[in-house]
Amino acid sequence: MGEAIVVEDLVKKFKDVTAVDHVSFRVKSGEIYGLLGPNGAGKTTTIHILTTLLRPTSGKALVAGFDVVKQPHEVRKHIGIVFQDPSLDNQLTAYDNMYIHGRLYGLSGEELKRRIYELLDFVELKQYANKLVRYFSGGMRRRLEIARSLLHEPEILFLDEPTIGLDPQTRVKIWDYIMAIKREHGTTILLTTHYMDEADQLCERIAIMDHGKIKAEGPPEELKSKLGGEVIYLKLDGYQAPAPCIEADFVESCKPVGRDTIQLAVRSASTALPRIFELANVMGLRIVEVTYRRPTLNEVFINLTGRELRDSLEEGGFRPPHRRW
Ligand SMILES: Nc1ncnc2c1ncn2[C@@H]1O[C@H](COP(=O)(O)OP(=O)(O)OP(=O)(O)O)[C@@H](O)[C@H]1O
Repeated sequence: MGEAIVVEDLVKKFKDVTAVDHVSFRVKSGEIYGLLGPNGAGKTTTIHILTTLLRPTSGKALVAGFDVVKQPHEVRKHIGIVFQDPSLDNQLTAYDNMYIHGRLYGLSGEELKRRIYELLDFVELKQYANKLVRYFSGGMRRRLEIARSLLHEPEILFLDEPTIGLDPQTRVKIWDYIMAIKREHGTTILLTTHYMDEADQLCERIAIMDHGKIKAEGPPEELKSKLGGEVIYLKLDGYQAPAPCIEADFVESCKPVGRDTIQLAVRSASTALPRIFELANVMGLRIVEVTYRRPTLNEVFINLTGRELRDSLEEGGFRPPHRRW
């Protein structure tokens, strides 16, 4: 299987901010690959470099075999993009939004008309073809943008936060379309997301990004299983730095989380807990709360960064003005 995207040691600096910090990854043809991380992790900047909207400070990226800096026109012919911010013309109908995009890509006549209706049908918007986009809900707009991005049958599709701001039902529908695009057309899909469930459900492999760096990469199941069978959280009373860690042969990893909690990865929580209580007792730790569960990608993120992905979302980041091409 060939490689659709090759990223090697990519760096993007904005004055004193390093948005993308020596990032390398490879996406196989026909794969759904996700960049998962909180706001400001560098996901959008990476996608903007790969779609030729931004020039990297250093490093190299090939998309469909073409260099994003030296061959931007070739790259653009082979890709489709759905941006995080809507880029539809509200004053036009769904059909006309598609039509203009198709003309820009050199499609015309009956062929263009057939593709437009086929794709509107695919995203279940055929009956709204002649309605003005300004009356569309957020979910309908996103579906239309996905349909539009597929008009010229791109080999590689870039989706920047494809379900951001959508209700749970619409999100699941968008996931179905994304899986169908891969299944029916063999399209390679690179998406960014800060939703763990999205990365988990959709992506065959993910890269976890934080502060411009890739912290871990692999299939979601593999990343979770590296943590062991279950993770235990112990909330401690009177916790003082340095964080106390419980070390034993049955503890696969032990990390502080936030101000007063430690996270332990174990094979089985029910067999480990009595022994953990004994060890905590010997160490003089007072446990005030215990929770445990099977690892999710949130646990993987905590293990890598010591913070919750959810909390990290609050940190926010500078959002550059919306750009089109
Ligand atoms: N044009 C710019 N000028 C200055 N700083 C920028 C610019 N674009 C991005 N940044 C900074 O680069 C870092 C990465 O931002 P980026 O938008 O790539 O993150 P992200 O993971 O995609 O998050 P989000 O989903 O919120 O866009 C942030 O610190 C951001 O403030």
